[in-house]
Amino acid sequence: TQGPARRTAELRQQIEDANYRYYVLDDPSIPDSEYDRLLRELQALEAEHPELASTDSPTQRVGNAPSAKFAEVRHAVPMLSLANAFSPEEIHEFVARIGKETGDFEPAFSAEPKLDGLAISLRYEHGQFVRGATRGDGATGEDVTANLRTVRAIPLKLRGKAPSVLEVRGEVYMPKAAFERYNEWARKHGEKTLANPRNGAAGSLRQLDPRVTAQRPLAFFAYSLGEVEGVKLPPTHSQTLALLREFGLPVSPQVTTARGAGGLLEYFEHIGQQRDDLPYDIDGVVYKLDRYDQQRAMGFVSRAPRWAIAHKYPAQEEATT
Ligand SMILES: Cc1ccc2cc(C(N)=O)cc(O)c2n1
Repeated sequence: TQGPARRTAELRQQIEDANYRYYVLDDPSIPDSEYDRLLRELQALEAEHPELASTDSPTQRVGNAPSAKFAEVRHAVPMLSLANAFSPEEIHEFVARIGKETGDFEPAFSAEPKLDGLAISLRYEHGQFVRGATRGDGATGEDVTANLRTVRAIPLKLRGKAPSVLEVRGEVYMPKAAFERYNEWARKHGEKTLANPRNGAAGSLRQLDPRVTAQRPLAFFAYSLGEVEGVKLPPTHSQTLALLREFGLPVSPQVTTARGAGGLLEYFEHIGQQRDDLPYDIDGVVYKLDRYDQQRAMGFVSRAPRWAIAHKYPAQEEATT
């Protein structure tokens, strides 16, 4: 048999690879039962050999010190809001404005579903997850690091050659099936049920005790960057999303590129048809001009970028649970 140090390193690698396969590649390598067995073996080994435990071990996701309140976090790069569009005409206007200012009348966009969850910012330093915060007012949010550590879709350390600083913005959400299962459990145990998945995600991240958050089935998709140091960014947003996947961050599998107003409206229809079958709630789709040089040419109005827009679906009547 091999020494405990080698065995813990091996178990950590297997567990992190299983998380990457499950959350990023959407292609699980081992069944949950095997995953749980590996985690239990690692927990036992670390209990026997405390000198081997480390904060980025998969066993260290659930802290046990509830905080009295959340510290404030100032976002070095403001978290942006999105202007909304509700009609095809507004999308034609959006693309026409871009054509006028960039000279590109069939520009390439990155398109993705707009998840109905909670916007958060993750900070990684030399590949280690060091801080997570809510969006707040876009300039200042709440430090919810301990709660975000319990979200298995959020890697505690990045894969491959990590930049010295990488801030990632994304949406924490509660998958529909997990929302139903949670309410089933809550009804059976006389706990309060959640009104909808968005409230489920927001409420779970606002828990002062991370052990409560750890019991909530949350997931995460990355969608943009904050502060970045020590990595050469590719020229387009879609290539940046591919880079985030390589770092081990989940990105929606529905993300694609589309050209011109026609391509955007086709995507809107395509996702609109799938909406009820998606495993998470969405309230629209988001289009972003793909090339960073064209984004810079367009700039911002107040805090909303002029190079992006959220195209919303009509509100769905809430199914009475
Ligand atoms: C810039 C920005 C701001 C909010 C966003 C929100 C979502 C979302 N809720 O999925 C996706 C995005 O790409 C976003 N992008």
